[in-house]
Amino acid sequence: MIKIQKLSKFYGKRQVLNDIDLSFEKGKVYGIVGDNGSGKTTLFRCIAGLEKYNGKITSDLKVLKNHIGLLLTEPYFFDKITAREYLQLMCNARNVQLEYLDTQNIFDLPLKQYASTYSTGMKKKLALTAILLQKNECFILDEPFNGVDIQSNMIISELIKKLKAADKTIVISSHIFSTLAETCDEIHVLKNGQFVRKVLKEEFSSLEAEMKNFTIGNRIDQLNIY
Ligand SMILES: Nc1ncnc2c1ncn2[C@@H]1O[C@H](COP(=O)(O)OP(=O)(O)OP(=O)(O)O)[C@@H](O)[C@H]1O
Repeated sequence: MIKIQKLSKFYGKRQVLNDIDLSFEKGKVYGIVGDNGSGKTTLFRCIAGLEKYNGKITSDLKVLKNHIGLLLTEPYFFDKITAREYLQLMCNARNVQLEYLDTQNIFDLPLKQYASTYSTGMKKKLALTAILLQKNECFILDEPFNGVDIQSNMIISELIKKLKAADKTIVISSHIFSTLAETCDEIHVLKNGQFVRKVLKEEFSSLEAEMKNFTIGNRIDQLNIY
């Protein structure tokens, strides 16, 4: 379980997260939605221990950041490191043996290629493979479905279900509602650095309809081109 209490984050004088309280339990999948710039990535970086913040993030794990697999929207890789070497490094960092990589390469990535020369989607799949092989307890996936091909999206959806069944804690952000509706137990709406709404599975379809109505309104008609 991860418990966030009164979490605030400033970049300079600008407050990005404002007094957030939220808990993530084992065996559940949480969706985080919010406009661009609402603070999703910042929240994830705070939980993963990559940012300083005010407030408390606690868990039943001894050192939380050692059990979190964070998938960033645009993973970065150093030059001249092959994908195989990267996976090895990531596993070494967690003291995990990497014995069956050739069968565990579920996205069929070219492991001899330098990771920095991978395409955007390949980079995401490599970073995801790494945090899976690390056998983390918590998975924080920032837009995992974005930029990867249809087949990989199917694999990622199934992976999330498997992680849930294995009692892991999973937090996902996405701008694609259908992917969240398929995988999440609950969705939390972040607005201007605060959680303004919690939506349970049975209410997902009404949330989508409401958001569509509210967001689209008569904007398209205002274009007045068709
Ligand atoms: N390193 C930084 N320095 C200053 N401001 C930052 C920094 N990182 C993020 N911000 C600001 O914090 C706010 C929240 O950004 P964040 O990336 O968390 O949003 P997001 O909800 O993940 O957006 P998106 O949906 O576009 O990925 C934005 O206004 C952004 O400009």
